[in-house]
Amino acid sequence: MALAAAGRVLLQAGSRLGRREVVDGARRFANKRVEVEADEAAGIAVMKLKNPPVNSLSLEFLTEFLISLEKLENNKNFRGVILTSERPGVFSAGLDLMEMYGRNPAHYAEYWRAVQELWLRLYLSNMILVCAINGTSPAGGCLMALTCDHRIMADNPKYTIGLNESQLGIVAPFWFKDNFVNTVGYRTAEHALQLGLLFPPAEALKLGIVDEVVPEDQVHSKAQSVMAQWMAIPDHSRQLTKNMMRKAMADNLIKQREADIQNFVSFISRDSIQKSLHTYLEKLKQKKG
Ligand SMILES: CCCCCCCCC/C=C/C(=O)SCCNC(=O)CCNC(=O)[C@H](O)C(C)(C)COP(=O)(O)OP(=O)(O)OC[C@H]1O[C@@H](n2cnc3c(N)ncnc32)[C@H](O)[C@@H]1OP(=O)(O)O
Repeated sequence: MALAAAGRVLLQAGSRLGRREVVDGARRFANKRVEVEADEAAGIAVMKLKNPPVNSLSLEFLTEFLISLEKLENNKNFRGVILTSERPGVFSAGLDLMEMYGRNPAHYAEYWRAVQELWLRLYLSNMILVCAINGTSPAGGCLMALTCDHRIMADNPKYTIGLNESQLGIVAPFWFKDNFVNTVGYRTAEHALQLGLLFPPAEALKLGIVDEVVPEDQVHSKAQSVMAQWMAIPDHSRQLTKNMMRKAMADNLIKQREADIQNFVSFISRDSIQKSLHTYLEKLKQKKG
């Protein structure tokens, strides 16, 4: 119920933004920030994140992404989605720092609801989600990957993945943490979360953050072959199993969704947190110069 209502809000937001999807034959639709290659006969869609320069998860991006995902969810012919970046090198830089810096409480609340919605929709998706991580993927980018059923990362030591929030002076919320703990185990998560560690592919594989590391030029073919393997399992048994594994954790957020939003708003509005974000943004700028 809560999900459906929030979905309607996002759809309304999408039409307010006036986005018109361009339909190119039956196989391709795109809005500004998400490109979908949809092969209805095969039942598989590739969703490419396309929010330059670094695929940050801005409010506009989240809105567009959720609308695209909902389109696929509503078409029973689609059974699997491959998530990847349209720009190899960066899968996603995570939550958009500019949505959390220098804005007002109403904006923070709207943004956080959309971030929750992204996680809930992906985590509870009935479709098979395979993540083709073809670039760096910190924090919210890592979270997106963690919602997927299978993760494949490009074998490039320049790319890293992990939940680095503590390095920014912020804290990974409990549902980021739960998703991470369920993936890598308590001790690894406790250690990595406190230090805000980002891992190159080989280490991420060792810890179980990703399931496979393959040469960069094979990420997409590997994702397709993994998808074929998952598609061979009957949907009903796979979906019931997925739901059994995931429902309790998602329900935990759903039942305290409003409180989680209030927590986020008061946390992010603190002067000390805004200062930390300012310092981090300056550091990102200086890295360039
Ligand atoms: C109680 C608990 C309650 C809850 C408490 C709160 C919970 C919050 C949880 C937060 C989760 C997150 O995801 S927080 C986000 C964490 N993300 C990160 O730390 C990633 C930071 N970015 C990077 O490390 C790098 O940009 C990287 C992704 C590797 C790409 O490097 P490149 O050299 O290719 O590109 P750059 O030159 O660095 O970046 C290009 C431009 O994009 C900007 N940019 C980079 N990352 C950005 C980002 N995430 N959001 C916005 N803008 C970003 C840069 O500032 C540059 O802007 P210009 O200079 O203007 O061009």
